[in-house]
Amino acid sequence: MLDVCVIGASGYTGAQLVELLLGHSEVQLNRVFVSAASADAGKPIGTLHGRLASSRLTLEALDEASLAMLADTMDIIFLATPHEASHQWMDQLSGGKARVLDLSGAFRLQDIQAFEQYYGFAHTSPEALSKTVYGLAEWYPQKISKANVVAVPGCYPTASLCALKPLTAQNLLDPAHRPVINAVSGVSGAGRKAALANSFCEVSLQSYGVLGHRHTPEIEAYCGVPVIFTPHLGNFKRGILATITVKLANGVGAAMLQQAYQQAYQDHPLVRLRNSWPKLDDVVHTPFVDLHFKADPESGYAVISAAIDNVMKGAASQAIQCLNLMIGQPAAKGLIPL
Ligand SMILES: NC(=O)C1=CN([C@@H]2O[C@H](COP(=O)(O)OP(=O)(O)OC[C@H]3O[C@@H](n4cnc5c(N)ncnc54)[C@H](OP(=O)(O)O)[C@@H]3O)[C@@H](O)[C@H]2O)C=CC1
Ligand SMILES: CC(=O)N[C@@H](CCC(=O)OP(=O)(O)O)C(=O)O
Repeated sequence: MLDVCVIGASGYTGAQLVELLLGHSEVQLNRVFVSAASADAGKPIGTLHGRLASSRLTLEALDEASLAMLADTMDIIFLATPHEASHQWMDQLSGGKARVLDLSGAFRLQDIQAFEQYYGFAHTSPEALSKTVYGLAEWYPQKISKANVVAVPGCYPTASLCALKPLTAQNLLDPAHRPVINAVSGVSGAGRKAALANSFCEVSLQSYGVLGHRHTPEIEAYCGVPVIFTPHLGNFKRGILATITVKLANGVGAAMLQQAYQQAYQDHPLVRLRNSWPKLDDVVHTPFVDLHFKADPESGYAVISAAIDNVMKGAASQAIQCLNLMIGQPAAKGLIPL
């Protein structure tokens, strides 16, 4: 059994990770952390997240002095913390025997200038960054299996990349036209802390981050083409629906699309090629990506739709896929019956 811990366990993605790890046969989870100043330190995790009410885990305050101890004693450390905290702690956490999976955006962009532009602070951990692997589980399994540090992708990039990569990997898109991604996310994507803009009476379907969201460079970096990405906040708790319009390269039609998606995902049970347009109810609280697409022979455009649960495939269940790859288990272990 591997010793694992979760830092940031009181948040939405952290608590989801705890739930998945408690049901995973290859690991033991005995320690869960919040920040040193947290008002939740000392509380049983089940008092914050009722679904974990039968767990005996208590949230511990993590002081900086304990980082090196965790790095030396744990096999795997999960960071479900704000970008700034992950950035600040990665050097120490990745300096011992532990392998680290970070759910934040702190180590996803290798371009540190783009990082500073989109995240608003300078990246000062080039060494940890250089050994980080991007954890898009279906696309980089070999690299993930050997990684000491994994940057688990963001929620919108997961939906967008799973939809786009079968096409960009085979050069099926017209390079003169950027893919246009419109995506709607539930409010849990903004995290658990209270904020006026995310409160019940304030949320009304609306775009945000237009032409400047930090997930734009992340999507571009890992599909290799520039995109137009527009996120929207919807008045529901969980899930992302991304609708993507692309211009196909000359001569590419429905049959080639079908072949590209089948080839990409035939050995990946968590990506489901659906016969109808995906809907959130089918994926919420699951580790699946549902995809559907249609090509228009007249215009040469195609529309692809992807649905995921932002807290699961967009964060925690994708982190479990990466864990499985790192420990030589099937990627879907602990997520679906195998
Ligand atoms: N929600 C989502 O759908 C997704 C989120 N992510 C990313 O995952 C990470 C976690 O997100 P999410 O679970 O939504 O966030 P939450 O706000 O729900 O939880 C954040 C957690 O981190 C702890 N924390 C906050 N500040 C610090 C700090 N300075 N040091 C240590 N711990 C701290 C919080 O507890 P406390 O403040 O009490 O210490 C809490 O446990 C973020 O980087 C987010 O961007 C990625 C993909 C999807
Ligand atoms: C609805 C909402 O606010 N969503 C978040 C994205 C959450 C996520 O996956 O992204 P990171 O891990 O990159 O933070 C946002 O747009 O900032």
